[in-house]
Amino acid sequence: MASLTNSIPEKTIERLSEYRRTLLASHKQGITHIFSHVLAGIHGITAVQVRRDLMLIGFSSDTKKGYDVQVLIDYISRILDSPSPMNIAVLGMGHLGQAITKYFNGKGLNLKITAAFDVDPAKVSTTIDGIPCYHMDSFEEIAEEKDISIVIVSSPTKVAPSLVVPIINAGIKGVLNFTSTPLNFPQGIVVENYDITTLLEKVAYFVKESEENSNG
Ligand SMILES: NC(=O)c1ccc[n+]([C@@H]2O[C@H](COP(=O)([O-])OP(=O)(O)OC[C@H]3O[C@@H](n4cnc5c(N)ncnc54)[C@H](O)[C@@H]3O)[C@@H](O)[C@H]2O)c1
Repeated sequence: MASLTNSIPEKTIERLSEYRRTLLASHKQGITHIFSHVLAGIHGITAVQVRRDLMLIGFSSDTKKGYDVQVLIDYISRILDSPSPMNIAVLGMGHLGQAITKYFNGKGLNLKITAAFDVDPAKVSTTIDGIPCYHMDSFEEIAEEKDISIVIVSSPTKVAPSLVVPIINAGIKGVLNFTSTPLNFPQGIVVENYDITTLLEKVAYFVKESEENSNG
C-alpha cells in the first residue's frame, strides 16, 4: 500500500484499529483495565507484540491493574483519527457498495459514508440506506461540495480504471478498491487494493500447508 508516512508500520496500524475495537467492546461491558496478555489472547498474538505496538506509539502506562481501557482508547484514537470526521463516498452502489454502507455507518467512527455514486437510473437521485446517490458524472463537483476525502470503489471491475481520473481530479486522498483490478494512483494518494479471492486463496494455501504437515 502506498503510504504518506512510514513512521508506524502498516501492520501496527491494522492491529491498533483491532485493539481499539476490542477495547471499545470491553468498555461497553464495564471493564476498566486490561492486561497486555489478555488483549494479546483475544487477537491471537503475543503480549510482547501488543507491548511493542503500544511502545511504538509512545504508550507505556501499564500498571499493576493492566492498561486503563478508556485512556488507551483515547490514546489510540489520537493516533488513528484525524481531528475532524472524514467523509467517504462509495463508487458503485450495487450489492457490495450497499453491504459496506449498511455495515459501516452508525459504528460511531470518525469516518462516515456521506455520498454514493452510480450510473444506474434506478439508483441515481435516490437515497439508499440514508445515503444520497448521485450520477458518477457529477462526482468531481459533489465530492468537492461534500468534502469527500476517501472513496470506496465497488463498481464493476471493467469500469474501475475509468474512475481513476475523476478520483484524482476530485482531490481524493485515499482509495479502498474492492474490484479485481489493481488501481494505480500518483504518489500522495493512499491506495489499498482489497481482493477477497486473494485473501481466500491465502487461507486455502495455509490450510493445505497445515494438512500436508499433519499428514507427513
Ligand atoms: N473485494 C471483494 O471482497 C469483493 C467481493 C465482492 C465483489 N467484489 C467486486 O466489487 C465490485 C462490485 O460487485 P457487486 O457484486 O456489488 O456488483 P453490482 O453489479 O451489484 O454493483 C456494481 C454497481 O456499480 C454500478 N456502476 C456501473 N458502472 C459504474 C460507473 N461507471 N461508476 C459508478 N458506478 C457504476 C452499477 O450500476 C452497480 O450499481 C465488482 O468489481 C466485484 O468484482 C469484490
